[in-house]
Amino acid sequence: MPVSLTLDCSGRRLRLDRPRIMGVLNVTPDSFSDGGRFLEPEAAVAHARAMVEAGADIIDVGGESTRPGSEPVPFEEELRRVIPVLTALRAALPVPLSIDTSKPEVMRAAVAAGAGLINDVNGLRAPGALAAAADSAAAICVMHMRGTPRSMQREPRYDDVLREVCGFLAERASALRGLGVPADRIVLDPGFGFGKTLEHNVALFRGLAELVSLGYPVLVGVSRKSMLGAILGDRPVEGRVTASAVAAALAAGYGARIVRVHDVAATADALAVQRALGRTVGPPTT
Ligand SMILES: Nc1nc2ncc(COP(=O)(O)OP(=O)(O)O)nc2c(=O)[nH]1
Repeated sequence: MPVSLTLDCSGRRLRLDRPRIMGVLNVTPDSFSDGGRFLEPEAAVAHARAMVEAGADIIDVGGESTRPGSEPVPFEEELRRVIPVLTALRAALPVPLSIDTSKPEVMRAAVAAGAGLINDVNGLRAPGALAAAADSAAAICVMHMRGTPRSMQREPRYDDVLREVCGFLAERASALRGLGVPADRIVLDPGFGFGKTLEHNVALFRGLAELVSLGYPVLVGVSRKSMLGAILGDRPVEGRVTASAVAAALAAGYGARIVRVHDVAATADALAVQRALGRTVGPPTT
């Protein structure tokens, strides 16, 4: 099935004729790489504006860290963090907004506050999440995670990680389509670092073309993650900017249509070079 040329974000259409940049805006005290920096709405809006000016095509607002070992945040607290920021961003910025949440209550409130994309790292597995996403007009990014953030990195095992992740995502896409969600609202994400060893992450990354072949836009989020630190010989988070930009360009070369990143300017440069010099991936055909 050909990949859709645009993503319908609650009526606002994001063109996918070239790889797009999703800028990460964590309004949390404890995100693994930027926790606490953008908790106040004013700081969050300023950072989002800077990311858009640097080339971000969509801003992903998250109110709950999903780093390995993290504890869930009550939905009331998550709402308190994200709704004021979404409301301010909707008034201030011209780009679609994404809500990074697994809770149906937060999905519904965030879409009402202006989010045009629901980004669920839990693959819509929470009770009510599939219905909440399908009932909205928002685009939906479904991500694969093995287990929960609290325990997912404790010896994750697969018989064939690529086949199992693609199978899960294909089933989720089919479930959404069965509820009447059109293809141009669905994005798939293999979930790098979410219940995967370095070897699993490498196999998934090198196998991205197989996920792309399912026919839905693929989102890749490896920005600043420990897999990059491991490749660089246990490099700390602050030293992973170049690696994150390179990985974004490589993902685009495998056919990813959205890259979720913290360092937007570096990524924009890397994607520009990839477009100019990299192997061209067949353009979307619809
Ligand atoms: N679709 C998608 N969403 C994601 N949300 C959070 C993180 C984790 O990164 P970050 O938000 O920077 O950290 P934390 O979860 O600690 O806030 N990674 C992904 C990802 O790979 N794909």
